[in-house]
Amino acid sequence: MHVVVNAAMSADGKLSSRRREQVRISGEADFDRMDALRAASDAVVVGVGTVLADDPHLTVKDDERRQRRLDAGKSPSPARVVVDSRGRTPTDSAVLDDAAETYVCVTEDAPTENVDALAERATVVPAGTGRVDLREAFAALESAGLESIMVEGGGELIFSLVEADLVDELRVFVGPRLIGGRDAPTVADGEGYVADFPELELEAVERLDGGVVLSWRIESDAAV
Ligand SMILES: NC(=O)C1=CN([C@@H]2O[C@H](COP(=O)(O)OP(=O)(O)OC[C@H]3O[C@@H](n4cnc5c(N)ncnc54)[C@H](OP(=O)(O)O)[C@@H]3O)[C@@H](O)[C@H]2O)C=CC1
Ligand SMILES: Nc1nc(O)c(N)c(N[C@@H]2O[C@H](COP(=O)(O)O)[C@@H](O)[C@H]2O)n1
Repeated sequence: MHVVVNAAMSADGKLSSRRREQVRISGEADFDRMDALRAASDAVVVGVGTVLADDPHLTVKDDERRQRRLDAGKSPSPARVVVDSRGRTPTDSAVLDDAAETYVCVTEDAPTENVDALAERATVVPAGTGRVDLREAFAALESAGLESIMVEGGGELIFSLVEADLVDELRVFVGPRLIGGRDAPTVADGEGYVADFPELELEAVERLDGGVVLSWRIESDAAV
């Protein structure tokens, strides 16, 4: 399995404002780069915080890319995955429509009524208790044939994935605006580190949309 995190942040490192509503940070070219990465992936992953805040669709937007996937015997868009301990994903969410296959990773103690409602529209993957056990969930996704994984956010999920040693690459578009706010989400939220900070190796720098795309490799100790 290969896991790439792709996100867009302001020049001061925020994914969104303190209201946690979707903020357009990328320009046309960066959204197109993101679409190409989606098209090259087997699955696109988000946390339930992002579903509740943004109601994303997570599909490939470009017709030619969708056609190329079809020509290769794939679905037009990759699978969508929501990490959602208690099954809070609303049943009318865009990720649960029939435009692509969807997996919802929940915990074994998620409320039955939520799990049953989700199971009508998605494949439910139970993993762990309390909070989704990401290593167990990603191993289940790999067993389902999902090898090439793109993670779009948000900051809580990204931090946990790095902490679980599941991330191979981090690609961040740094856009030309400031958002500010001590409570605004960043690329890596969660508890944060106080020591043994994960080391990143800079692989590429590209100017785009008045900002820059930074591509980092993360040293990973464990394989799924
Ligand atoms: N600019 C960009 O590129 C992007 C920006 N965003 C922005 O990010 C914000 C949302 O991010 P955020 O609030 O951090 O939410 P996330 O999307 O990261 O979802 C976090 C939630 O996932 C659930 N979860 C389940 N298991 C785990 C686990 N093991 N580790 C971490 N989370 C787990 C938790 O909820 P529970 O316990 O209930 O399961 C948690 O609160 C929005 O403002 C959105 O607009 C999002 C994506 C891209
Ligand atoms: N890469 C990127 N740049 C931004 O400026 C953004 N606001 C986001 N947000 C994420 O984009 C996804 C939207 O998906 P759909 O267009 O609905 O398919 C979703 O993951 C947002 O959180 N990303």
